[in-house]
Amino acid sequence: MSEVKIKSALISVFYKDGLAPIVEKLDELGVKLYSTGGTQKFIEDMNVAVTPVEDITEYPSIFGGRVKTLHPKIFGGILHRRDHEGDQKEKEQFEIPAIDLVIVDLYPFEETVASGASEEDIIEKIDIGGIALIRGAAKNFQDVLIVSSRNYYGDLLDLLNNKNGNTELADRKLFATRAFDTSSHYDSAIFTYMNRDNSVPSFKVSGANGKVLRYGENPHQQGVFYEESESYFDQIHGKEISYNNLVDIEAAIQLIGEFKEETAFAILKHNNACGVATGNDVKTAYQKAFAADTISAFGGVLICNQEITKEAAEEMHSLFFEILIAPAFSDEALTVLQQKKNRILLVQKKSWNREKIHKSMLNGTLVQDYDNITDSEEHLKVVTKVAPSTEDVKSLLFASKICKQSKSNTIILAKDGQLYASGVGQTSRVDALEQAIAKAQKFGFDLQGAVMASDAFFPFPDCVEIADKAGIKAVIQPGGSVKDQLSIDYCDQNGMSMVFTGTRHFKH
Ligand SMILES: NC(=O)c1ncn([C@@H]2O[C@H](COP(=O)(O)O)[C@@H](O)[C@H]2O)c1NC=O
Repeated sequence: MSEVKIKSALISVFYKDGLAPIVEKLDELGVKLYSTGGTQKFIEDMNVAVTPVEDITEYPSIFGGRVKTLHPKIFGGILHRRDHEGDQKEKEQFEIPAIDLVIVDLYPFEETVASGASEEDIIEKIDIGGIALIRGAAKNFQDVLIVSSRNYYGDLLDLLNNKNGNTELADRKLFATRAFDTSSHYDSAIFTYMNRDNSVPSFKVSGANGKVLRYGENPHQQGVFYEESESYFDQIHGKEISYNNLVDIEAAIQLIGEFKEETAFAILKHNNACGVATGNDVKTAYQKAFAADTISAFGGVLICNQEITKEAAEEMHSLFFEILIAPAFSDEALTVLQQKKNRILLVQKKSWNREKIHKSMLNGTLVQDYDNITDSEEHLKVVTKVAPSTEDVKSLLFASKICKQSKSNTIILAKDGQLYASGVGQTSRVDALEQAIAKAQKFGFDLQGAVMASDAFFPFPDCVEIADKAGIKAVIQPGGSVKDQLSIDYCDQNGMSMVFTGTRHFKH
C-alpha cells in the first residue's frame, strides 16, 4: 500500500514547543489523537480532543513514568501489518486501535549529560518508551509515519499541508530512516556516557545534521561535516565555510585555548601558526602576531581570545584574511570588518573541551586523549648550570604553547610574548631549527636573547649548538634522550640555560 491516510496519531514529546501548529493541523484533518501525560495536558490546554494512552492500556503511567506507553495495545496499534490477514484478525480479537502517525521527542539525554547533572538524573533521562515507539513505527514504515524529533516538525507540517493528511511510501521511508538516525545517535550517546571508563573496547561516533561542503580538501573530493555536539561557533558574516576552513578553525581553537590569562592573537595557515602574540590590547597583540610573518598571514585564519575592538579591526582590515574568530566583536569593529563580503567572521561559543580525539586510520579509528597538558612553571626542571631569567621563563612557556599546537617536528623561536619564527612539519629537528632561524632573519628579528622550544627531545647536541650560534640563550624541551647530557654539556660550556618539561608534544 503506497498512499496512507492518517486517521490516528500518538503524540508523546518531551519539549512541547513547536507542537501546537501540528496539533491544530491534525485536529483540522480530523485525526484522532492519543497522548501521554504532559503532552496530553498540553493538547487539552489547546482545547483539542485527545485520548490518554491509559484509556487504551488500562494501566496508569507507573514507576515515575518509566512505563507508560510500553503495552501490546500501543505497540500492536503501531506494528500490525495493515495488509496481513492474520494481523488484522488479532487486532480485532485484542481490540487494538490502529495508530498511523507517531510523534516522539525523546528525553534530552545529551543535554542532561552536558549540564553536569548527577548520574541518577542522567539515567532517568534514558528514554525507553519513546525509543521503542520510534523503532516500532520506523520498522512499520509500510503503514506508519514516524516523526522522531522536533527537528522534523517543519517537514511534517509541510507534508500535512501539501498532501492533506495522506503520505506516500517514499515519505514514510524517509522519516523512518531519520528515525533510525535519531535512535542510533541517542543510543551512541548513552553508550559513550556509560563507557566513560573505557571498560568496553568499542568506539561509537555519531554525527548529525551533515552539512554538505562545497568540496573536500580539493575540488575533486566530496566533503561533508557531521557535528557530534553543539557547534563551537556561530558564523555572523562571510562566505560558506569549507572543509579546509574547518580544519584550520579546529587548529586555531586548540591554539588559542592555550592562552587563558593574557590577551592573545594568532594567525594560522594550513593548521600551523605563522603569527602568535600576547599584548595589552587586541590591536597590539594583532600587530605583533602579524609581524612574525607578514607574507604567510595573507589568506590566513585569525583568532583572538578577546572581543575584537574597533582599533584592532581597523588595523587588520587592510589584510586579506579568510577567517576571524573571536568570542565577540564590538559593533564598530563589525562595521569595519563586514565591508569585505566574503571574509568569514565567527563568534566562538566555547573553548576547546574535547577529552578524546579520533581520526580514521587504515580500516578503523584511532582514539586518544587530547593532549591537555600545557607546560607551566611547576613542570620545569632546570638542567643547566645557568637558570633562565624570569623573563626567559615567560618566553619559554609562551614558545612551548605554540610548539605543542604545531605540526611535528617543530622548533619555535620567541621572545617577549611574540612568535619570532617557527620550523614546522619537518622530517628532522635540525631542518626545523634552520627553517625557523632563516624565517626570523627574513622578517628582521634579532635572535640575540630569544628562546627556543622543541616539541620533542634533541637526540644530538646539534640543535643547541646551531641555536647558540644564532644568539639563542634559553631552551625548553621535554628531555628524555639517551644523549641529553651532550646537549646539557654544550649549554653549560656556552652559558645557555635549558629546562626540561618531561612532556613531549608531538602533533601529527
Ligand atoms: N516509559 C514510557 O513508556 C514512555 N513512553 C513515552 N515516553 C517519553 O515520554 C515523554 C513525554 O512524556 P509526557 O507526555 O508525559 O510529557 C517523551 O519524551 C517520550 O519519549 C516514555 N518515557 C520514557 O521511557
